[in-house]
Parts: sequence; C-alpha cells; structure tokens
Amino acid sequence: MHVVVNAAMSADGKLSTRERTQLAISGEPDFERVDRLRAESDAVAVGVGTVLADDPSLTVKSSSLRANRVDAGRAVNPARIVADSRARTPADAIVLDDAAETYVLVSEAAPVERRSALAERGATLVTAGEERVDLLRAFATLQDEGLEAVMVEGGGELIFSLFDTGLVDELSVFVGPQIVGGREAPTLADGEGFVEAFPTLSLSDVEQVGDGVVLTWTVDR
Ligand SMILES: NC(=O)C1=CN([C@@H]2O[C@H](COP(=O)(O)OP(=O)(O)OC[C@H]3O[C@@H](n4cnc5c(N)ncnc54)[C@H](OP(=O)(O)O)[C@@H]3O)[C@@H](O)[C@H]2O)C=CC1
Ligand SMILES: Nc1nc(O)c(N)c(N[C@@H]2O[C@H](COP(=O)(O)O)[C@@H](O)[C@H]2O)n1
Repeated sequence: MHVVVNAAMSADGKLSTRERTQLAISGEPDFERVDRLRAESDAVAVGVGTVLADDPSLTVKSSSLRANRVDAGRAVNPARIVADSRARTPADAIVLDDAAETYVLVSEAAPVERRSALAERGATLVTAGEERVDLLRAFATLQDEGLEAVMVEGGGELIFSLFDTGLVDELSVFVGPQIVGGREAPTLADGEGFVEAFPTLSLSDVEQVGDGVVLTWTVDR
C-alpha cells in the first residue's frame, strides 16, 4: 500500500479555524491538483472529525478524470474511508451516498445500533482496535480488499496517528497566503505530538500553485 497525505494549510500551519468549520485555504488551481490526486487513488481517507465538520463528498469533480477512470476499468470514484471509532458518522453524511464505496473503520467500542445504521446506508465496516481504530490493522484489511493507492485528506488528528504508526509514504501540502492563528485551531498534525523519534521527510518538489506553494516530501524510513 502507498499512503499519500495531502492537505491545505495556512502560512501558520492551520487546517481551519478554531471554530473547526471548513475553510477555503487553497483555490481553483489547487483544487484541480487535488482532483487529479483523488482520480489516481484507489481510496480517499478522512477522520470522522472532518466528516462532522465539512460533510465532504471526497469524489472526483472533473468529468473527464472520472471518464478516464472508467475507461481504465476502475470505479468512477475512488472508495472513501472514514476513521470513526464509535461509528459517529451521521446516517445522512454525503460520504454514505452511492457515488462511491465507503469503508468506515470502527473499534470494538462502536455501539451496535450505530454500526447497523451505517451498514444500512451501504457502508462496509472494518473493525480494528478496542477503544480507538487500530490503523495498522485496519489499513492491512483495506489492502487485502485491494486498496493500494490511498490518499489521506485529514484532518490533523488522523494525520498525526498515521505518522505515528509509520503508515505515511508521502506528504504534499498546499501552503496558502493567510494567517489563521488560534491555539485550538487544527494543524497539519495534532494528536499527542512527538517529543522524540520525529518522523523526518525528504523534500522532493516545490511548486508555486496560484497564490500559494505546494511542498511535496517523501517520508524517510
Ligand atoms: N485544510 C485541509 O486540507 C483540511 C482541513 N480539515 C479540517 O480539519 C478539521 C477536522 O480535523 P480533526 O478535528 O483533526 O479531525 P479528523 O478528521 O482528523 O478526525 C479525527 C477523529 O478521527 C477519529 N479516529 C479514529 N481512529 C483514529 C486514530 N487512530 N487516530 C486519530 N483519530 C482517529 C477520532 O474520533 P473517534 O475517537 O470518535 O474515532 C478523531 O477524533 C476540520 O476543521 C476540517 O475542516 C480537514 C481535512 C483537510
Ligand atoms: N485541498 C483543500 N483545500 C482546502 O482549502 C480545503 N479546505 C480542503 N479540504 C478538504 O477537502 C474536503 C472537501 O471535499 P469535497 O469537495 O466535499 O469533495 C474537505 O473535507 C477536506 O478534506 N482541501
């Protein structure tokens, strides 16, 4: 499996505001780049915090990119993955529509009625971990399901955990020209934070995109 994290952050490293509502950091040229990345992926992953905050669709927006996928014998959209220990994804969340297959990663602690509600909406549930999703085990199951190229869009809690478990191969970040501030505002990597054994990165590309810059790194092993 190859895991790419892609996100957009302000110049001060924030993914959104302290109110945790969706913030347009990048513009059209970056959305097109993100759309291409999605189109190349077998699946697009987010944490349930992003589902609750943004209600994203995580689908490919360009009709020609969708057509290319179908011509190549792939599903019209990549699958969607939500890390959601307690199955809090609302039954009417857009990620549960029929535009793509959706995997919800849950823990043993997910209430039965919540699991049933998601299964009724067509989600495939992957159970791994007692209280919180065990990402290593869950991603191994996803790989067994044939998902090789996985793009992770956020948010900061999920991104930190993926670095913590050593699952990330590549990181690309659009850095936009604004300061958001706020000690409670989500950053690219939140969680508990590292105090030692920091994951290190090797810069592979720098590209100006619109009024920002996209930095691409590979993760050192
Ligand atoms: N600018 C950008 O590119 C992006 C911005 N965002 C923004 O980020 C914010 C949401 O980010 P954030 O609040 O960090 O939420 P996340 O999307 O990272 O979701 C975090 C939640 O995922 C669940 N989860 C399940 N298993 C794990 C695990 N092993 N490790 C970590 N989390 C796990 C947890 O909930 P539980 O314990 O219930 O399972 C956790 O609270 C929003 O404001 C959104 O707008 C989001 C994506 C991209
Ligand atoms: N690339 C990018 N730039 C921003 O400024 C953003 N706020 C985000 N957010 C991510 O995009 C998701 C929305 O996807 P849909 O348009 O609904 O398909 C959102 O949930 C974040 O993951 N990304």
